[in-house]
Amino acid sequence: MSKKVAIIGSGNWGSAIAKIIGMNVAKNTTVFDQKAKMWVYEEMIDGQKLTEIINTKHENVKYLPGIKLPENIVAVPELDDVVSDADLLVFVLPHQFLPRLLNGIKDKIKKDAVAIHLIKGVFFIDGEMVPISSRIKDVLGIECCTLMGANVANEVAREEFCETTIGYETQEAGEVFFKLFNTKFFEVTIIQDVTGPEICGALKNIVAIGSGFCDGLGYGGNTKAAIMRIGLKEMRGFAMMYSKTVVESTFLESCGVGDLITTCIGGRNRKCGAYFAKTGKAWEVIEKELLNGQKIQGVPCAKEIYEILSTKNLLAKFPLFHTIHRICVGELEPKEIINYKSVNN
Ligand SMILES: NC(=O)C1=CN([C@@H]2O[C@H](COP(=O)(O)OP(=O)(O)OC[C@H]3O[C@@H](n4cnc5c(N)ncnc54)[C@H](O)[C@@H]3O)[C@@H](O)[C@H]2O)C=CC1
Ligand SMILES: O=C(CO)COP(=O)(O)O
Repeated sequence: MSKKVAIIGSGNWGSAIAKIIGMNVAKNTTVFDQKAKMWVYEEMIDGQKLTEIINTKHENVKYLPGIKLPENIVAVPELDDVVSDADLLVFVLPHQFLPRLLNGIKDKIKKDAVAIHLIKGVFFIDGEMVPISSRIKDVLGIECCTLMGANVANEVAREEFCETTIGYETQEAGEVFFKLFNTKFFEVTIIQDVTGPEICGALKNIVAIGSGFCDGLGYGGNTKAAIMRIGLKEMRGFAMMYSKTVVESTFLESCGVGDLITTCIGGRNRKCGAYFAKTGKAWEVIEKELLNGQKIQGVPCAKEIYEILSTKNLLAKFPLFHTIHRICVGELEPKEIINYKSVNN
């Protein structure tokens, strides 16, 4: 029986990954149902429903303009219709919208469904960090893998060569998701580590904000390289501290150093960090002015990580994360990023 795929999210990355899924399910109808539904948080664009535009123009004119989506990707505004018969659930939406959505579908999904999430963030619940996969497993009671990597959506959508990492719990799930996502230009590596990739994917957004500060202040490559290196060290330290299942090699995969590099060179967090350093504008204003409805994930993640570390009295072990958060909330000037070792003492 071919597997039905549900894509839960249709933003910049959601739409780009939908393109890959549409291409792959059409080529592999023995494994997958050749139509994939994509849940769209409905909105009006110039008086027309976004779902209608996507289903007629086959383009997400707001979140991925200029990219044709395969015609077997069907935009659906009703979430229950998307998930109720799905065998594979692909979660790809800004992390702040996930909790409410999960509660809404927990009694609507197939109990033998398997999930994968592409969401770069973490939750801070009852004084503990909760990775996205754990949240999905806890609420839905199903296995959850992750896909994390050096994947700036617009470049992926243009089919520019890149790599990505799928972290799996069971080999079977890893292999199915390899078939769903792997293409010549989107080269998938599967590893048996979910926590490591998803923590890297979340934390690299904090470092990207910091690398944006460097750009906004006109610092050169050496300074930015230092911030990236220290950021990678703190990403590794946090992941290894949080979970014994994280393996060293994870940080050398696309989900680790690869994602950090691409995000600190060409990501949205970097771009917004640079604008913040230059203008000092509020993050909501920056998001509106630069991202046209897309969401900055590094600023809320910096806050969540700060809360986790301060609760556990571990801030001193992660001075760069601490400094970037304090700059984000206006306690420090952006130029203090190079004084991260001393500025919090
Ligand atoms: N854009 C990129 O280049 C990449 C993004 N990611 C990650 O993928 C995840 C999803 O990001 P994107 O698809 O880029 O989203 P996005 O940043 O384009 O956010 C816009 C999306 O949020 C939805 N939205 C707005 N308000 C909502 C609400 N109240 N409830 C539910 N949905 C709402 C919009 O409908 C739209 O689909 C994030 O965690 C991001 O960090 C990962 C790799 C690349
Ligand atoms: O995760 C990404 C690249 O892998 C995209 O990062 P931004 O959200 O900073 O654009």
